[in-house]
Amino acid sequence: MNQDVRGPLIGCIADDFTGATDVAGLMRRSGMRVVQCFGIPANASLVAGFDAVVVALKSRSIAADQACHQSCDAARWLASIGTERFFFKYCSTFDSTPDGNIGPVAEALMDHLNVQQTIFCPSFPENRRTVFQGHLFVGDAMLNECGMQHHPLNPMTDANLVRVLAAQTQRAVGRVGRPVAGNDFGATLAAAAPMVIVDAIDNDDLHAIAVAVAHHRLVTGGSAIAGHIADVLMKRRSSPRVDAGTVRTPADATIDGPAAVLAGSCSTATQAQVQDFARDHEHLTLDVVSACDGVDVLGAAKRWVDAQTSGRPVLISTTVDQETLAQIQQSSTRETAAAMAESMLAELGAYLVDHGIRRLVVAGGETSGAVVERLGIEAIEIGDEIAPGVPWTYSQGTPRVALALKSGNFGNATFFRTAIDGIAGPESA
Ligand SMILES: Nc1ncnc2c1ncn2[C@@H]1O[C@H](COP(=O)(O)OP(=O)(O)O)[C@@H](O)[C@H]1O
Ligand SMILES: O=C(O)[C@@H](O)C(=O)COP(=O)(O)O
Repeated sequence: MNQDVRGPLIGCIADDFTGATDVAGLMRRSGMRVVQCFGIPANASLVAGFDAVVVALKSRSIAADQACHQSCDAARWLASIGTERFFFKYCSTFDSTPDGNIGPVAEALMDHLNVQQTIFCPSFPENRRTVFQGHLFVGDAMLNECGMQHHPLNPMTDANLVRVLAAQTQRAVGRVGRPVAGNDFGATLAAAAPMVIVDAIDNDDLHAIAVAVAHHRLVTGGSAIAGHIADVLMKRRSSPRVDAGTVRTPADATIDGPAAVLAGSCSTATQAQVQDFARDHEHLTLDVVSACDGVDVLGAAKRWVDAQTSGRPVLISTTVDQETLAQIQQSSTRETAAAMAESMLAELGAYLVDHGIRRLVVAGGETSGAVVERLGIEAIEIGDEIAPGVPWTYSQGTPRVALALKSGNFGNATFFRTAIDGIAGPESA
């Protein structure tokens, strides 16, 4: 059956919430209308008429068997709404533990979708993530020397992706070099191992790879390759959709109103953004260790929110530098401290929305997951990008809020200002 007539052109399964908005934003550049659901929505009509449907999971740091189970459930649901091409989105810094979950989930999806081979393409040149000779670079640093070796949940200590993936999987892992003009990249791929790390250092590489794999039933990677595949699919699209009653126009509704920023990421970029915004905005740092020791940090934070009467955007963060993070993780366990930070920020997100905040910028993937779940938002429509990989999004249903869910390491130092100015006007200093 004609793909245009039935379901979406592509269905994505993303392993965290900001990664999902990243891939959704990149696909929207192609002109696709994109919706993102948090988990499988109870109400499938929320996704009717969209070109791309992204199911955001929180499966990056959970047990591998659960991640596989949730991802296959998402694939089953996407198939039930007519999806024929699937994309598994993980982090452009290949965030995983020695046990997974990138490898196990990819294998589970290959089995589920009856696919013999798939590529792994995390490269995102616009955000300075490139893969060369199977090694992942962030800017000019190897993955294990770029700060990611200190990540609170998924420290990345090896830049050799063939080795990282092979440690997580049963199937053979291979590698192919960058596409070379005049060579048949599809044929090179077809001769490679079942799981193939693909070199890509610029958008031309990604375009050539996308042309070769756009028709594949399953592709895995970062958002950039998905954006290129979306381009190819839109250009190849043969006929307009016929379900005219449900066809969507690109998101043009913006939501205005008071804004706030919640930062739970400890990534280098977020540290700079917190510092920048705190220069001329009210800023509260939550003490995670005291909260773990039973102090009512949350109650005090709510009182702080109540005392803010200027109407200007405020910033609440748990963001700390690497040294402090290491100390915190010694005094409490890694998981306990992370869960405490996430739950306090999620609770405060709900408190802020209850008290009139309508635009919320959230920094950090796990943090965004906790906030969105606490707000009870089922789906968001993707709007304009603020920075590469970070679009404004608009909740469907209640509460009606604009959300910018930012991956920890995305955006320059003034990102929080840009995000808020982008909708509200002259907030920046
Ligand atoms: N002060 C802190 N102490 C310990 N853990 C923290 C602290 N602040 C944040 N965290 C945890 O660090 C993790 C950051 O992950 P995430 O929100 O995904 O950010 P990123 O996008 O940078 O990976 C979260 O689980 C968060 O709760
Ligand atoms: O691919 C990326 O870099 C992002 O989309 C992403 O997944 C980053 O992870 P978080 O920083 O944990 O949001």
